[in-house]
Amino acid sequence: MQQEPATEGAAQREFTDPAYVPLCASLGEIRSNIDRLDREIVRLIAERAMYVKDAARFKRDAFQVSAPARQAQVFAKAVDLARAHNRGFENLEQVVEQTYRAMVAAFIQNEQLYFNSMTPTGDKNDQDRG
Ligand SMILES: C=C(O[C@@H]1C=C(C(=O)O)C=C[C@H]1O)C(=O)O
Repeated sequence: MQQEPATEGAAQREFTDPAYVPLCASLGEIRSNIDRLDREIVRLIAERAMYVKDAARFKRDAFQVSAPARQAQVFAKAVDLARAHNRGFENLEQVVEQTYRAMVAAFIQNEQLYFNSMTPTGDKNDQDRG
């Protein structure tokens, strides 16, 4: 029968790299740290969400909601930051890029829903802008 890993008790495997320094004494301690970080991450995502919502006010159509050039900038910046912050996780840049692509796609879907529900301001300079 398949069983979830025990949260207390000794390690079952070890890294072959002799320089590897374990962070925690148990899986329970690891999960407490992950839970602590998730509370921060989700708080920040919630804060980010309100700026995405506000961005809808400045868009004219679905292409502008999607803003592919800005998306590319956001993904490149996230990968650069992952590289700068990496403390020794082999594929961190890929994990961060995939995470950002999924998160931004979900944000755009919802920005589009807000956009659809909004009324134009009637800005007279609207036609002049690129
Ligand atoms: C928030 C914006 O709208 C969208 C959402 C983005 C994001 O979540 O970072 C980036 C570009 C757009 O796809 C924006 O245009 O800046």
